[in-house]
Amino acid sequence: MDKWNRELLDKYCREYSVGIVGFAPPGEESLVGAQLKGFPLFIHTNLRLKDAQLNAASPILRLTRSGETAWGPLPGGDWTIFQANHSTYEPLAWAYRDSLDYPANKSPLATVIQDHGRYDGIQRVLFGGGLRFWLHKLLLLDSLSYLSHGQLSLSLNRMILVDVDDIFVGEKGTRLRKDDVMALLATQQRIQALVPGFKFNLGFSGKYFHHGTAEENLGDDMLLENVDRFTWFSHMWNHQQPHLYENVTHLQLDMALNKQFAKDHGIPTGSGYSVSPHHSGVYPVHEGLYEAWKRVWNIKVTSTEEYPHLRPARLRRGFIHRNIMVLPRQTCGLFTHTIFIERYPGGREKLDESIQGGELFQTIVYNPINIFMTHMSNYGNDRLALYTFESVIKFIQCWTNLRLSSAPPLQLGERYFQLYPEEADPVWGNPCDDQRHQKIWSRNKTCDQLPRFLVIGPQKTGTTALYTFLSIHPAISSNLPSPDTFEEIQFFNGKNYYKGLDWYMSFFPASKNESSRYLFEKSATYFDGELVPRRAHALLPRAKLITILLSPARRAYSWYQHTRVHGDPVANNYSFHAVITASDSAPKSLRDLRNRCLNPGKYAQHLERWLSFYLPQQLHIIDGEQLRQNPVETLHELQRFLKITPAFNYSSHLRYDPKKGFFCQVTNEDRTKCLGKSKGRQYPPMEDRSYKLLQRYYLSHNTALVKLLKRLGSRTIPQWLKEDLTDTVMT
Ligand SMILES: Nc1ncnc2c1ncn2[C@@H]1O[C@H](COP(=O)(O)OS(=O)(=O)O)[C@@H](OP(=O)(O)O)[C@H]1O
Repeated sequence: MDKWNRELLDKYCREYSVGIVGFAPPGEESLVGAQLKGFPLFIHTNLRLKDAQLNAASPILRLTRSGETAWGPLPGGDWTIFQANHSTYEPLAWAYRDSLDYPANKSPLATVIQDHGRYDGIQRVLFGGGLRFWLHKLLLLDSLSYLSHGQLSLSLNRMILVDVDDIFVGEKGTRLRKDDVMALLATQQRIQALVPGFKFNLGFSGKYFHHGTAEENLGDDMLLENVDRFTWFSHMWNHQQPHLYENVTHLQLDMALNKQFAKDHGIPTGSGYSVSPHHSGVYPVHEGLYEAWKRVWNIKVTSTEEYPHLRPARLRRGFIHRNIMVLPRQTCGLFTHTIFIERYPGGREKLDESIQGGELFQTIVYNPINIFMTHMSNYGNDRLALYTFESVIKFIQCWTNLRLSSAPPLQLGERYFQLYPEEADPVWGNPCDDQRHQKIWSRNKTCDQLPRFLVIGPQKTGTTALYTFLSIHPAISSNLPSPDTFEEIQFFNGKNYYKGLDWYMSFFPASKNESSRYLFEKSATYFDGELVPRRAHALLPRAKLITILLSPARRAYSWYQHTRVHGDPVANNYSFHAVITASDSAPKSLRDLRNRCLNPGKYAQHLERWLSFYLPQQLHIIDGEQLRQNPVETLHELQRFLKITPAFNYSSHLRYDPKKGFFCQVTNEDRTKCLGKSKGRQYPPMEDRSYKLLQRYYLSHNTALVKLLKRLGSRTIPQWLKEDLTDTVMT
């Protein structure tokens, strides 16, 4: 960093009490006793180190707990260590040289050092290497917390639940015997001493009860003898994946069998929690599963690894659908077939690495609420799950100050959404973008049933005319009509989104000659919907977008007239001028109307939001005046953009109707069929003062639009836009 920038940064840090976290990058050249420019601090680079320890007196330690030695070599051979010559420096972590010629009695070397700021007024924590070493990852969290004066601090509370799926399901030879169940109970008791409230959470499929060897069947019995010492949840009766049931009644019947089994065997049925085999039907959502879960089990909470995707695991999140809380579920590295340590991928060393600071350990460090998935087979044979959880919990207690506890799933769900309320709203992704999702998605559903382009509005720009004209095209189809909103589905904005993907797709039934169909959807309110671009992009990332723009002032006036005809009392009580000039102290209903009238016309602002998700090449802007005066040419341009071949010749299908004053569709009898009277309405012209006022109101937005159009490569600026801007300059 050059001197000027460096001084500016230092000044900023001193004035606002902002700390710095630094990393000494490895270099090819080895430095010995080199001074860090401008600091009484010396570094040695490219060292091999071992046996890390922490400075118990350091004020930075919060989540990290000192007192132990992390025995063994630190990963990599290019560590930097620090030697200080000033009281401002205090080591945070040490290690020893990992070299045969290095005397054993030598003092340790500082691998992480704190600068208290006594030298130049800036607090720092410097790391002698990257974050490959697990302990340094913890120290980074603590450094961030310390240097941000506690503002960037994770809570120290961690909740843990361990689900054991497939109870009763396993093949003969992989199931629990009596001694396995005794080990399960003994380990549970030991874990309870470290994690208050801990109980293994058993997910059962009753159909396979007593399907083991004679010895294993006694294991089944022993689980039931100790029914009260565990918590229980329903898996599927026959372990069938719910998305394979097209008929919800069948699904319900199978669920009811498992419930009856539970009642017959004294298994509690009120946990409100269930897990679906292979997470099928939870996400992507199979509505039948949610419905059956509610009816048979009154399920309120479930968990899955699949939302939004299995990997990366750290990005798994939760959502709420039909009042069922879906929580992220974590994998602990054990799968149904990992039952012997010799067969663990990478061997015992790999499992221990995950426990001792690796993936499993970090999962608990980073997630306040952890629901882990294991299977019955992980508790028989080598009992790898017992070893894994007891070890990781002890390791957590040894190296961290985290407070571990456990609670039933319902409580975990409530806590989760208190912590992350913003996650409650789902974001529906495209099942075909994830192979795992496709495997747990109904075979009757296909992504060909999703629209390839969207006409996004805004309202009153001619969207119905465009929709109608597109529907004449033999290769283009729109959605089925909605009973509430007619040709518009209005999915991505408003409440319909919560009805889910199955609901949306029900408007696009699969057709026989799929390949020739360009499915589209037009909902004019999408244009200015705050959440719409994000949601649309999550589901339809490759879709093309069509928008129609015309003078925002004229659009606002048309919208006002439309609202009046639809009987809006406020629009009928106030003139257009009164609406657009309503001040912020006006009654709320009037302000709301004003905003709904004016906001969609801030075109550049809304388009920028779409363009923060979609590429400019995916967006096609239609000039609303051109659509009105020359729809044939407009539609030809649109077909070129959509790359529809062969192009459909609209000239013999659209004709100007002097009576209507608009282009209309030519019927088989060579007559014209025009849009209804609500499109192309008769109303008095806008008052001049209103137009002038709106020109001024939209000036900055229209100027931004010109810039945006130029940036998008548009060679011509629409005439209405020029007029809106020119007149403003003249007045
Ligand atoms: N061919 C044709 N026929 C009828 N109307 C046409 C046509 N082309 C464009 N227009 C203009 O479309 C305006 C209605 O826009 P929308 O269909 O987008 O309105 S809505 O948002 O769906 O209510 C409508 O607005 P008003 O004139 O204010 O009624 C028309 O100006």
